[in-house]
Amino acid sequence: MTYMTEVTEIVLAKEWLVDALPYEIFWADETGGIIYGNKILCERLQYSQQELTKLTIFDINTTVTLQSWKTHWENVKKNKIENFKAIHRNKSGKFYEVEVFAQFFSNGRKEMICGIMNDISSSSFYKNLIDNVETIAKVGGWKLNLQDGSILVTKEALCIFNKENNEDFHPSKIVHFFKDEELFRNSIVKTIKNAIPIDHVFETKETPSRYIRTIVKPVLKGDKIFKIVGVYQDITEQNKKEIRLKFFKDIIDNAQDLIFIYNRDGKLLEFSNSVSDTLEYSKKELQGFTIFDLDPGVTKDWWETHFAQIKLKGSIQLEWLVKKKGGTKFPADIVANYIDYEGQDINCAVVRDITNRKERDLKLFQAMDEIKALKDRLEIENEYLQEEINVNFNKDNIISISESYAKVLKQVEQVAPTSTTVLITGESGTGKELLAHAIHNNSSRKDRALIKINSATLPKELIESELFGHKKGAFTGAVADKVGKFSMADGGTIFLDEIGEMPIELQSKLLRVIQEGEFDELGGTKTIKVDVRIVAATNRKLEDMVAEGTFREDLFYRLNVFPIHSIPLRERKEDIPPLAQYFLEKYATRAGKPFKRLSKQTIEQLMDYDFPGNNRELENLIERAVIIENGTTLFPGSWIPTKSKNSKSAKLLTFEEVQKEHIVDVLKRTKGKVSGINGAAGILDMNAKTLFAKMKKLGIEKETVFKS
Ligand SMILES: Nc1ncnc2c1ncn2[C@@H]1O[C@H](COP(=O)(O)OP(=O)(O)OP(=O)(O)O)[C@@H](O)[C@H]1O
Repeated sequence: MTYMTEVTEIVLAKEWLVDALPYEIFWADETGGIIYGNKILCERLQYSQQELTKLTIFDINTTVTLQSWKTHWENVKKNKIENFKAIHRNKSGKFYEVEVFAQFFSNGRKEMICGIMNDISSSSFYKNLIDNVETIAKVGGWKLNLQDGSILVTKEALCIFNKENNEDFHPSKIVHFFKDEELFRNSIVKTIKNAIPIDHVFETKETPSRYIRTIVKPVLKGDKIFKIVGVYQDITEQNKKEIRLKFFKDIIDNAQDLIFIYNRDGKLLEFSNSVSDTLEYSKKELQGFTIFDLDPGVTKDWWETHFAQIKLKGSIQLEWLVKKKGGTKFPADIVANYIDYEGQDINCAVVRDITNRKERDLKLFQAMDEIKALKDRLEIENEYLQEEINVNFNKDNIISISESYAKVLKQVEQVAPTSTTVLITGESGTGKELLAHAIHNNSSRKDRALIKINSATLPKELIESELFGHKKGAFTGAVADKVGKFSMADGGTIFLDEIGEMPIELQSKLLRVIQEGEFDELGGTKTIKVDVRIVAATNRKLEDMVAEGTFREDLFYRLNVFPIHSIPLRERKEDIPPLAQYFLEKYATRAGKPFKRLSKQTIEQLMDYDFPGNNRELENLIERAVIIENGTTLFPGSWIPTKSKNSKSAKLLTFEEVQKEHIVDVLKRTKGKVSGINGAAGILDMNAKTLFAKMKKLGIEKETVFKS
């Protein structure tokens, strides 16, 4: 090989070497002109070698000025080598980052700078990317070499703990950041000694504290741990969210209500603990369940409509019978809420067991019915007592000075404190009811009601229901429950006025109450027990009725345990003046008139009268007189009855006696004239002959008539 060939070979070999190196290489002179660029540089800059040698450094690095190049030249010349980063621009105008090693060359004739460039844009891109990702994720990495104790730490890792030096990042120093130092220390020791990795969230000591997820792994060579790598991640935000989520999940789980989360297809996505507890399914069974598995009563169509409704309205409420695994059902209130969760239709159903409420409602309704029945009863009693109050009875209102009547009052006094049944007999108006009140008022029952029932004034068919009460619908017209008088009188006294008028069919029932103290309500199902004292009254002769078969004998004896006979007024005429005075004062006060006394004539005339209507008749007379008359003394007037007119009516007359009396009356008016004009026969609308015959038959003699 010749010298020249050898030289050429060396040059070629050098060129080949320059091109073969994985770096961009160029030579530039003092003016910045590019003398040579290798193949990689040409490719990177997208110029041919020819084009490149026509360019200057200013074309490929636009930040370089004449002045800066000059300074740079001097520096490289002085230092022989310089290392820096620069930005190059290729033919298409795209920039990229390079790391440049600039070296000064001189062969005595020519001075040059050789630049060797390493394209670092891609490596710095990944580094940047990692840095950014670390910052975004708040994750920092570190590596501890167990051999020499050196530690490598990423920027973000330093940031998380607010440190600047890697040395401060050693686990032995970082440990002081955490609340649970001991756990951290122990965990690290276990990783180093036993290769046990850590993945734990540690809370920092700061206020407010942060949560740092700490992952540490051993790096092994064979079975030797030579370094540990770790990651710290600030998960305070997530943790807060998780804690909040857990908090809500805990609330849901511990809710008494059953909470179901369904998707549109009816799939059960989530459920509270109460669902499995109440419905008696295991949690495992419920996974993958649909609404249709849970409740076969729900059809696809129903579910679709239901879902459409909640979507429209936001939420709807419904009552439902919820089925348990075993098949039993319970009533529930359901509030189904629509939720749009990340574009998915969700039905969040809150189900509340209302069994207790339903039972309570039922009890409440029953209680309300009872209260209503009691209220009705009280109203009836009240109404009744109000009427009674208006009557204003009092034993002191019994006016009498007669000795015979004193015996009657004595009997009242004797029997009153007992619970003995009393039968008061006597003509109408003699004061039987007054005596009944006196008996009640002088008994231990006086604080309870005295209930009166008059069989004579009630239609026969109503007496039973009045006495014993009835249930709604017991008979036509029984539109509501009615409390009977016996129930009202419980603990008190019942006054059975006109007992002789009691229908025979009812007498046995009455006997039962008297004997057993119990009776059956009409249409009712239960027997009612009462404690009632019975006072009966009658103006009829019950013995005769027993004989006739219209009054039960056993009832008669039951009632007649303690008979009291109320004496007619005509048999105790001495009572007329005090009674008349009493009534005068009573009605004068009521009418606002100044009557103080009765005149002597008035008293005489009243005493002369028989009072077939007894005390009541006297009372009515005086009441009328007070209305008609004026003054302070009541004189006789048109109101006063005459003996002739009324005296005979004291006793009941036979038909013949009435006829006789009437004929005599008429004859008196015609002054004994029987026939002809203004004669008695004409007035009586009879034939004169017939009248004469009648008079004869009745024993009416004209002389007798005129004598009286
Ligand atoms: N001794 C008396 N003192 C005052 N008032 C009397 C007396 N007796 C009766 N009266 C009055 O006479 C009226 C009739 O009395 P009461 O109603 O008690 O009679 P009775 O015998 O029960 O009548 P009946 O059989 O028609 O029911 C009542 O207004 C009552 O106040």
